[in-house]
Amino acid sequence: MNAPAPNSAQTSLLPSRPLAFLWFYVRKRPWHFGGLLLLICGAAFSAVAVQYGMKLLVDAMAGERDSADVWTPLTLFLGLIVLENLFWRVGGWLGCRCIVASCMDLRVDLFRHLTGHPMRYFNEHFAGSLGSRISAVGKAAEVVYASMTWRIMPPVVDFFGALVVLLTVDWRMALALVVFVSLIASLVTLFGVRGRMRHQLYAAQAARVGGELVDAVSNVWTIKAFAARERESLRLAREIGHEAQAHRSSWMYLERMRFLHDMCLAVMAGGMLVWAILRWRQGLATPGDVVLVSALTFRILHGSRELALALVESTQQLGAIADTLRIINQPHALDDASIHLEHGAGRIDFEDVGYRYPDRRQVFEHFALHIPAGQKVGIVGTSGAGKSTLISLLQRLDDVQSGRILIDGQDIRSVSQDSLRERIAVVPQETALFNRSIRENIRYGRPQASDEEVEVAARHAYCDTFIRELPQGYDTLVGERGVMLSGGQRQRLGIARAFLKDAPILILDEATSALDTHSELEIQAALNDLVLGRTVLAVAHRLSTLSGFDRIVVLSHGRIAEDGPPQELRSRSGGVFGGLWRLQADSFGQGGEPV
Ligand SMILES: Nc1ncnc2c1ncn2[C@@H]1O[C@H](COP(=O)(O)OP(=O)(O)OP(=O)(O)O)[C@@H](O)[C@H]1O
Repeated sequence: MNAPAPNSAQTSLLPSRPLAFLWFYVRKRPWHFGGLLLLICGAAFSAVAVQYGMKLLVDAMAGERDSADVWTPLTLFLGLIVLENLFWRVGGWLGCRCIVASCMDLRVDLFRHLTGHPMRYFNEHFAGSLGSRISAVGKAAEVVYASMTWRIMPPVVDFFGALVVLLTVDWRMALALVVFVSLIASLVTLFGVRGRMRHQLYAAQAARVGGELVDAVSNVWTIKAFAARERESLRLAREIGHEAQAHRSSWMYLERMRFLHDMCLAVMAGGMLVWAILRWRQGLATPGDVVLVSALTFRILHGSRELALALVESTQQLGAIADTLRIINQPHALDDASIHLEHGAGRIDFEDVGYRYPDRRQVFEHFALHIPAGQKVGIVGTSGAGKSTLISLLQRLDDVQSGRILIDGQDIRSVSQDSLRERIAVVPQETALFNRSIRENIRYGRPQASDEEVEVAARHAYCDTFIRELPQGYDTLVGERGVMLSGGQRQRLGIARAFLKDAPILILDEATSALDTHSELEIQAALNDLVLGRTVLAVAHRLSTLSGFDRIVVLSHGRIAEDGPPQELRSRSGGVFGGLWRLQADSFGQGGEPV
């Protein structure tokens, strides 16, 4: 009964090439970026005109001392300086607004895209470093936008402005400038393209070191427990050593380019100055022309160095952006439909399901399980039987490769992932908490819930008392991943979240394991309330927690070995569940009930 699965990979919405990616955000603010372009062009043209103003002033001063009008060129000169600065400042204000906003947007978009990947993506990648990669893209994008605006655009506009001005002095000088700048531009481009791999390698290695650091710091307990500080430092030193090598290679490449450019600048600017002076000696140029030619040539050739450096730096940053886009901006492996899961009572059907993890053996093959709405099912089985996989497939953390999973008759692949997960509450073995207040953590179950509803849920989950004893009560911060609370307290907050979410389907994934008896009793009482009126799938190793359930499903190697009410399975002679039950009861010395 295999329905055609909408399993094709979803195409990425963000452009995958770095320049196209940055352009995407420019197009989101066309007026801002358009205005910025105009202001920068205005400023650069004014800067060239300032040089022309200087020529007029020098020529006026070179004339007859008594009759020369120096005030008009001086006013023009000063006026142009004021205008240029005005353009730069307004450009700075506008650039600040649109560049910062674009870097904010692109990080949020990358985060949104990242969180749309299935869980297996996070297992396969250095999950800890993905967040810092997004921050790094924000910084790199800012460098590229700012370089384009203040270091690449102005010299280009300067060049065309200078060309026009030089044409008024001597067309051959203008031609010489074109030849010089083309030569330098070709050299820079050649260098830029050839150096790209070095910059990309450096970016990848820097991200790798970031990932290693995150991994090591988050495992600091293990490092201490195994007296491994020295080992870990050596390992990090090795990784940082590779990064330093890549960094040096990228940096030295830049230095070589700087040197080459300096040589070109000295020869070309010097040559132009000598040429202008020779023309002045022949009476073909005024002193003002000499000042103009030398000032413009130095400005353009010097600007071309800034341009060259900015281009190389931008190439480096584009390399870093490309590296992150390659990892994060992959198409989502799971389709997301726009249709919402219709509200129903919570019936679950696994139909002929086949599933395997990549490069691993088959976990489920032709697996079928039908759970009527409101039924409470305990899932039992040895380690590796497929219990966790079964519940992650129900939440669609990954897609089945054959067959289908239905909730209230709807294939979970045909509805939006959010609408599916809104209908399922999960209490996992270890409740993950954000380093936010207790109130916010509970409210995660239903963001629109009022403070009162949060507190009612907390009372149902037996956590209101301990919360009120904390220094800031419901406003107490819980520390990273909730480290400032005990395991049992975290678990009760997880249950409070599930109460608040009030979903028709409840998954309990070993929710009472790893707890002391007192905590377990309280949590069991909370769970007994929570399961009322819901369809429940509970994975449990402590079988006593399932004694009040309607049905037990025993999994073995991805197949159902036993299926029936707990009492019936307990009394079945030679049965797996009965055997496990007796084993647990004996190991706790109670004879009858395992605890
Ligand atoms: N992320 C993964 N990548 C590859 N294989 C996996 C992954 N998670 C689980 N497996 C494999 O799938 C099989 C079923 O694992 P699963 O975690 O579902 O078993 P389980 O019954 O929940 O075990 P346990 O009681 O120990 O948690 C095992 O063979 C396991 O090695």
